[in-house]
Amino acid sequence: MRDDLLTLLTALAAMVLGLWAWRRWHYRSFWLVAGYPLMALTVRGTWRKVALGCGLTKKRQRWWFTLTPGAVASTGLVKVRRRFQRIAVDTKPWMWLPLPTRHGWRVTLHLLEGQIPDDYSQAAERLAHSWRVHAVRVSSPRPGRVVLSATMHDPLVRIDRLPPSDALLKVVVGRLETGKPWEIDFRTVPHWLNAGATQSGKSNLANALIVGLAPQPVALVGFDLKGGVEFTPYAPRLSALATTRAECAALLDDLVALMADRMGLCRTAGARNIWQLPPGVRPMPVVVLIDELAELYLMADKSEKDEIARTSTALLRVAQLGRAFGIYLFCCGQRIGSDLGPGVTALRAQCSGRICHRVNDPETATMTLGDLDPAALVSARAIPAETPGVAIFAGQDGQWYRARSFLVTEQAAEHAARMYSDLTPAWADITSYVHDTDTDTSELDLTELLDA
Ligand SMILES: Nc1ncnc2c1ncn2[C@@H]1O[C@H](COP(=O)(O)OP(=O)(O)OP(=O)(O)O)[C@@H](O)[C@H]1O
Repeated sequence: MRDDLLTLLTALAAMVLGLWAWRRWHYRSFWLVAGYPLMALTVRGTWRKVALGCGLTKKRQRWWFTLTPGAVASTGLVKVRRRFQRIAVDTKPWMWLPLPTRHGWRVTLHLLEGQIPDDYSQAAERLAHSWRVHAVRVSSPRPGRVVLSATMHDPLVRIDRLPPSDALLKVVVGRLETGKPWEIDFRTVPHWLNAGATQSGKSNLANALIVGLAPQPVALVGFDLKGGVEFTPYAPRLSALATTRAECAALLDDLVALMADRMGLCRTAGARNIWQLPPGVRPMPVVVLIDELAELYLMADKSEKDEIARTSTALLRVAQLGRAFGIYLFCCGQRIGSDLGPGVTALRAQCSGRICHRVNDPETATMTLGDLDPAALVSARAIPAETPGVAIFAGQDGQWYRARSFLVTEQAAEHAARMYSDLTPAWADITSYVHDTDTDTSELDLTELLDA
């Protein structure tokens, strides 16, 4: 008898150890074979209770039949007096079978009458706690349906690298929590705001962009309002670098003139943007990286007012018109609040790409993520300091995602800048049309080029 018990205990211990080792060494197969079926049963089995607890049920009149009148029936406490009678019962939304995903599961629900997806977004945290999962995200692929996507653990604690993108002006900078690549594609979303507290991972993201764009036929321009400490090491791959406000103002004037020149070029060729020009004529795209955006707007005394107004207007013009003429902005800053003036608010409206790292104040999160789902703001404020590089990212599709950039050290970015320094176009060459300024000259050059 004792031997049997010992054998049973040993077998149990070996099984637990085996399961632990399986989970530890090959989590994906463990999840699909053992974890997911158990989880699917639990989710289906507990849905009525969970929906009731999270306020997602509706009272509906139903005919109710029971053999034991007086017994407690239905989900609520409904006393049935007769065997067959009409009573109000709590109805749960119809749930399909949960399907496994890379980091958890997802399930489609049919909304009950009067419900909207926002009701589920507001209950997302309660749902996550009820099912003991890391997070539940809500999306609505079509009217009347919501999809709950649950992640068992934070998938961004450790992320694997992905191959770089081959497409022009597109850089894979990290991974989304769905496991998909986090892409910054300037041709789809031309201007970006990248906000975050100190040590949240903003510069790391800028490094990732430098490494991704360095091998591409693109001119890179740096505005480093930290006195040049961030971007000077990347100077070999930068066509121009401004480190003071005065230099920034001059460089912005150049960019506005360049834009006007490209406008003339497109007008002459009957094109709406530089991408409609033939490849031989098309000017090189320019990506402008700005570090510490707030410094451009901070006023120590009234004497700076005019300079700030000039800089702010020029930057806004670049943001408004740059897209068609191949000039793209990537603005980083710790604070992008409305207290910096109306220039920042107007610039923000032009930047449809938003990235919000960990922030200290709710206003920066609100300013950066704007009118996105309130859950995005909650998520941005919940980013822990132990995971630098994690950010809330809003792209072209209007959806928001949690994402984490790949770690790209300053050394890696410096190395890329040196390695591809021969691809750096001289600023004088890029702006050569500007300095000729004569429209006739541009027309002449264009006709010659088109003929060629
Ligand atoms: N994606 C990431 N994965 C791992 N570590 C990261 C990641 N991003 C940043 N870090 C680390 O976090 C630290 C801070 O990063 P970073 O310098 O990019 O922050 P920052 O927001 O630019 O800070 P500051 O405003 O002070 O310059 C660095 O030591 C960096 O190595």
